[in-house]
Amino acid sequence: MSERKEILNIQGLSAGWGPMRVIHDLDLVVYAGERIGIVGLNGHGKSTLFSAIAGMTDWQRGSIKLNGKEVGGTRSQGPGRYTHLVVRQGLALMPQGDEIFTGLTVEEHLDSGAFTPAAWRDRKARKEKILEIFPPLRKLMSTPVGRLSGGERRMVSLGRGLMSDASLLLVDEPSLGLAPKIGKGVMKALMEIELGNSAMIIAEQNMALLEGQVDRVIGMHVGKLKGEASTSLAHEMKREI
Ligand SMILES: Nc1ncnc2c1ncn2[C@@H]1O[C@H](COP(=O)(O)OP(=O)(O)OP(=O)(O)O)[C@@H](O)[C@H]1O
Repeated sequence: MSERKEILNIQGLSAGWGPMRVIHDLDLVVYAGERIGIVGLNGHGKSTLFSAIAGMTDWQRGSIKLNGKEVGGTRSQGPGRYTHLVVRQGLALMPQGDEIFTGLTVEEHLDSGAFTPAAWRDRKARKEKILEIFPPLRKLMSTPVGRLSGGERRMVSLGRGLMSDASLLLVDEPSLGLAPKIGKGVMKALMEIELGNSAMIIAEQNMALLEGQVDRVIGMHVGKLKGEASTSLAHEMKREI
């Protein structure tokens, strides 16, 4: 049997903002083809973990290997200084909320995500794939994103992340602020994406949205990963509580 390819390997990661330590000595390994949920309450460090992987925290120490290359190490030289290198190594971060440019149309937005030469050459086919994942965007391609509903904006924001040829997709609370039905629809679309040789980590506060959908659910509590379960086991555990 061939070995599973390691996309992300984090060992002994601590990271934080200013003097505050948010992530505490955290280990995590993610393999190609895996879809992982990180569940934790507000303020327990899910977004900070994503920022640390992207090299955007104020400081960090420990090892973060992305596709076998060290992108972590001790960093105190300023957040974002190495982020372009992490992105080049295969990261796409889809941040919490809608970090979008209200003046651009939906199509311009999607194009902006195809920033590598390979993704740009392939952008037509990539856009078609995204329209299959998020069909409501098809008739909105020429509409400025400032005019879209919250759910549509979220689709644009996630779609832009999917336009790059990233191998690690970090999706931060994709359902946040959306009506429950719309949030569930967005989540369903994320579950249906063919990962191939890439991997996806979804941070969520709402366990119910991940249950039975992802390969593993990991709990996050005060900056540490606590317990790990296949989603069926997580379901059993929840029933017993
Ligand atoms: N950019 C930042 N600058 C300074 N402090 C931050 C920043 N981002 C997060 N924090 C702080 O780090 C701690 C962990 O927050 P974080 O956003 O990582 O948690 P979370 O689990 O993602 O919660 P949420 O669901 O609210 O995003 C909090 O005390 C928060 O105030």
